[in-house]
Amino acid sequence: MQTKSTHSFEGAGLSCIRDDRVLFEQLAFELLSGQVLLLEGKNGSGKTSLLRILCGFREPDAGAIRWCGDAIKDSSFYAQMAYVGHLDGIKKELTVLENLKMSLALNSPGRYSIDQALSKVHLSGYDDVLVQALSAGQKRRLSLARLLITENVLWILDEPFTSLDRQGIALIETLMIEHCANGGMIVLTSHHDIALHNVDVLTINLS
Ligand SMILES: Nc1ncnc2c1ncn2[C@@H]1O[C@H](COP(=O)(O)OP(=O)(O)OP(=O)(O)O)[C@@H](O)[C@H]1O
Repeated sequence: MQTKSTHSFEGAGLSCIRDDRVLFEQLAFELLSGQVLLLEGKNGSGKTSLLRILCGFREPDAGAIRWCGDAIKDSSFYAQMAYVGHLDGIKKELTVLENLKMSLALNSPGRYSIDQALSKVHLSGYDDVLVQALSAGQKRRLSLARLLITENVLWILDEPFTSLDRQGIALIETLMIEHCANGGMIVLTSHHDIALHNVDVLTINLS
């Protein structure tokens, strides 16, 4: 597959210990533009812990993470990474539009306008609705709309399909395929099978 930019995201010798319990050790991967890294494993195996380490939110107990060859803290990693975790990261007391405008104010503009992103995630017409009035699936789709309106290369997604119906899952898969085709890369955890046609999906199983 032809990619439009060349970025690399690497982990080497990664270990994580929680309460004297080794969740994983000597873990390594190399992810390039256009690829997806899927983290699998049973409940409690350490998927979220690994994601938080990959985001730079937590230090690994051993090992190193590099963005385009540099340690993430010495690179453009934070400007080019977008994280969507369990808590959607959206403000319940603001409207849909206010939330997206806030994201845009904090980041460089991305591929889509707010209107285009709302249309993509099937939330057109919800601009003035308070987030607290949205369903769980709609909140999740709004959190993913933020990925579309801001500039980023690497999406790090913790269980992105949670609360989504079949149509919502297919929609997010389409957005992920499009992101990879445009030279993006994605790290995600998922308990669902994912269908990402023509995308190179690497897998780490922590079980
Ligand atoms: N802040 C913390 N302090 C101590 N232990 C923790 C902490 N967060 C997680 N753990 C432990 O680390 C282990 C892995 O947790 P983690 O959330 O990474 O697993 P997971 O694979 O994402 O699980 P799930 O599929 O249930 O979401 C668990 O045993 C958990 O109890």
